Amino acid sequence: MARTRQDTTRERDRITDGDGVAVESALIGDDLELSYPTTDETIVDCARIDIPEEAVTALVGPNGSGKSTLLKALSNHLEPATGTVEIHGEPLESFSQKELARELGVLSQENDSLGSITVEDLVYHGRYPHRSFFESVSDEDHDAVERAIELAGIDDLRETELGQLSGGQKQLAWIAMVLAQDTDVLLLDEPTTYLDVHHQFRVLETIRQLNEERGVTVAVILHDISQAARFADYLIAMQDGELYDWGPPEEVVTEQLLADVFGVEAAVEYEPELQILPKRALPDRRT
Ligand SMILES: Nc1ncnc2c1ncn2[C@@H]1O[C@H](COP(=O)(O)OP(=O)(O)OP(=O)(O)O)[C@@H](O)[C@H]1O
Repeated sequence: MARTRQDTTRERDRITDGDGVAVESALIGDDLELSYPTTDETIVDCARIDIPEEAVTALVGPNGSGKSTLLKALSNHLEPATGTVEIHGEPLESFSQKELARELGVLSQENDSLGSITVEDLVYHGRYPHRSFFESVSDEDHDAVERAIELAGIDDLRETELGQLSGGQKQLAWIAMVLAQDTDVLLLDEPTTYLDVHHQFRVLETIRQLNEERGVTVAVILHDISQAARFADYLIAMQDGELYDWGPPEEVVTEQLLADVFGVEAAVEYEPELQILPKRALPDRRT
């Protein structure tokens, strides 16, 4: 059984800001129990999860703690064994696929390489998943695709087929596809995986910009807890398929969390200044 900071009185609490005020949620998972069809094992079990509206929330936790599984349920890619997910107060199942694609931009870790499709085709397809690649492109379609390609920093790759891209370039193309959808909610599973330092920064900066300029709600899985703590407005920490804690980073990142969740036994072993990215190069919510 996972050790958890939650007690029974806290289990159904809403996520609160630094002043203890409950924040509005874009997505709510209620009484979720998640498993995969291939096994009866419960992978995620959580009484309540909130993704705060118009904020950036990072899901953190060790490998195998259930972050991707939870994100799959929030994005309607995994049907919960029990419980419900609501987006803006409406259950996910009340939306058609087409309607959901207008609400949610999803970057998953299960992207097929679609070998012979070009980057531009992929990004256009993300914006209009129900249209053929070969339908005529309106000015509006064209602008959204152009903007996404530029934001992801892959301007010179637009004619390249996905099968000819490196792992990082492919990841950027998928990110561009998600950004082109112009949705109000983004669910991103490890967007910085495979990316070099420059592109990690570009992607995080773009996410922050979308949040600040357009009020986009973001839930993003990040593996580096110090990066997540500096970048996100809220953290949701997972451990063994359960929520360990949630709230502003300064409340969540404690010695106890580092010990319980990440197995770091003493604060002295945790080096917050030891980062892959230079500190000044990170989009920091606190500046
Ligand atoms: N398709 C699947 N079928 C069965 N079990 C799965 C499947 N995908 C994941 N799991 C199991 O669910 C558990 C949680 O996996 P999940 O991918 O949600 O963790 P995670 O926190 O995202 O991990 P990571 O940081 O390594 O990506 C793991 O024990 C894994 O073996």
